[in-house]
Amino acid sequence: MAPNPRVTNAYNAMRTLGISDDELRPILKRLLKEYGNNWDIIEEDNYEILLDAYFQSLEHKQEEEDKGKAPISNHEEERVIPKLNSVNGDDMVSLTDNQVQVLSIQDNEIFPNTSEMKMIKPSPSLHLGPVSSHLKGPCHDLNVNRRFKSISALYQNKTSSNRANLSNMTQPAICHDENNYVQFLNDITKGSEKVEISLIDETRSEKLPKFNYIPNNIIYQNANVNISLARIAEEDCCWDCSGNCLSLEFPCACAKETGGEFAYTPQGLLKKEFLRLCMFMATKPQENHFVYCQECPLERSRNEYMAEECKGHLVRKFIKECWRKCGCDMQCGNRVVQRGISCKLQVFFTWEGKGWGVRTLEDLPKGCFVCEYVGEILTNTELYERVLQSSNKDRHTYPVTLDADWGSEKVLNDEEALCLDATYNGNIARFINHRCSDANLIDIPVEVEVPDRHYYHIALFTNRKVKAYEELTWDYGIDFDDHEHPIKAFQCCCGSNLCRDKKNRSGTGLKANDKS
Ligand SMILES: C[S@@+](CC[C@H](N)C(=O)[O-])C[C@H]1O[C@@H](n2cnc3c(N)ncnc32)[C@H](O)[C@@H]1O
Repeated sequence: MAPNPRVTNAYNAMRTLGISDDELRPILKRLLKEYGNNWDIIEEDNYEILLDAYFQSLEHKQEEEDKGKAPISNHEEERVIPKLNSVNGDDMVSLTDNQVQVLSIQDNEIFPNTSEMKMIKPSPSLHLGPVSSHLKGPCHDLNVNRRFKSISALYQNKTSSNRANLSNMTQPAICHDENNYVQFLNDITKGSEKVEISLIDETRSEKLPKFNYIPNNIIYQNANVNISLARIAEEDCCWDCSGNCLSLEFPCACAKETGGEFAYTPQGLLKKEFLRLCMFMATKPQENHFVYCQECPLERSRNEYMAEECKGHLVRKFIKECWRKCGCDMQCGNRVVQRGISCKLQVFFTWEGKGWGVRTLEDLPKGCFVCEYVGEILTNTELYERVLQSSNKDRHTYPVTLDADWGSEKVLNDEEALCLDATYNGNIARFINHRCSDANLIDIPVEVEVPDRHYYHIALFTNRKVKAYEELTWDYGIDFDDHEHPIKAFQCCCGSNLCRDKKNRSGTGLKANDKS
């Protein structure tokens, strides 16, 4: 008889949290009996009842032992308790290898509310996941149980707004041996964002990424970003508005850029039509969606003396948010990107050879703002020099060229031809991996402080519904056939049927969806 898929799903979900089948079986049996085989109750809130019963059994066992009674030797009462070693990361903004040191646990340590880095080392006898046999951990400390529970809570993300179904989780179960550590950071942003962003490495032993977390773009040196109120004309802002511009009968001046309608819905999502247009322009750019510079700054930065002809720049749809000269308040519905990240995100180490990646810990609707691509603002010449000087050892984040309006200028000075590089200084977006053509995020330029198109923000929005625990990806727009590009393209392992990297195309029988 085929196994009941609901049983399989429950086992899979618990394995991902490191709970073995043997531990789970008696608990699940008991609950099914208690609830008259009502699976809906057991599956509710990501198996909350099941998890609670599991942790209760651990605590019960602890109490029994504390009382000096012999442990009850049935399967339900025996347990697996991970032995934890904490690692102190004093300066979490800069994450470097030499900050990693393994310390012993203090009983009064509180795990989830600190910004520390934790290394979770399973006990030598601990095996997590499907290969697990039934084993007793040597450490029966309740604090340890609580910490383990915290990790599970993080995975499970038990909030009323999150009804993520763990049965949809696709990542492999956690499996460790004696020398294997699960690295865990509570908050890579070190409190600089409204939300905490955790980092977890369920694979073996990746070193922590070396970078400095910055929540907003920062000028590296020569970039000319001219932020001044005087440059914003009165007719380009809504100085006479108040409260929320989205509740006005007629959209204010700030909707001019998007054709007289705001780009956002009252729920803070991108309007379907606007998103559809952006996606269309990104995936099927027609010839008339390109502009060509007379003297292209990008080509000039590559070869100052014999610059090649401009290859063309995509004309993009912009969002213009209300800005500081406007009379509305910060909660105005036309201020989404500038309010910052509000989704629950996590950095994790991917299993497919892409390095670190980002996943959402909650279901995200279509058109939802995820994060901005934040980095150092460099001139293209500075970037070019930086790339030439950098060693190949660094896993370079892919720099973003801010070239929205180059073609409309006669000659753009070097200090106005800008790009963003998040390799050394960046935010969560620096961990988002590339996926050819069918990525779940789209990048949209957003004007926030300045009316010109040399400097603007790059905001990443979902282009479809995204399930909790799905990896977030965006299409960097790499031309894998451009061997002249100053940044050598990586070998793409995006896994998409539409992968444009020729090396991965053979055998699939599918043609890459060429962007040009
Ligand atoms: C913006 S970073 C993304 C974060 C990166 N994975 C890390 O570990 O820091 C871009 C780099 O990630 C890797 N990467 C991103 N997408 C990839 C893909 N589809 N296939 C292979 N490597 C990828 C490449 O090394 C690339 O230079």
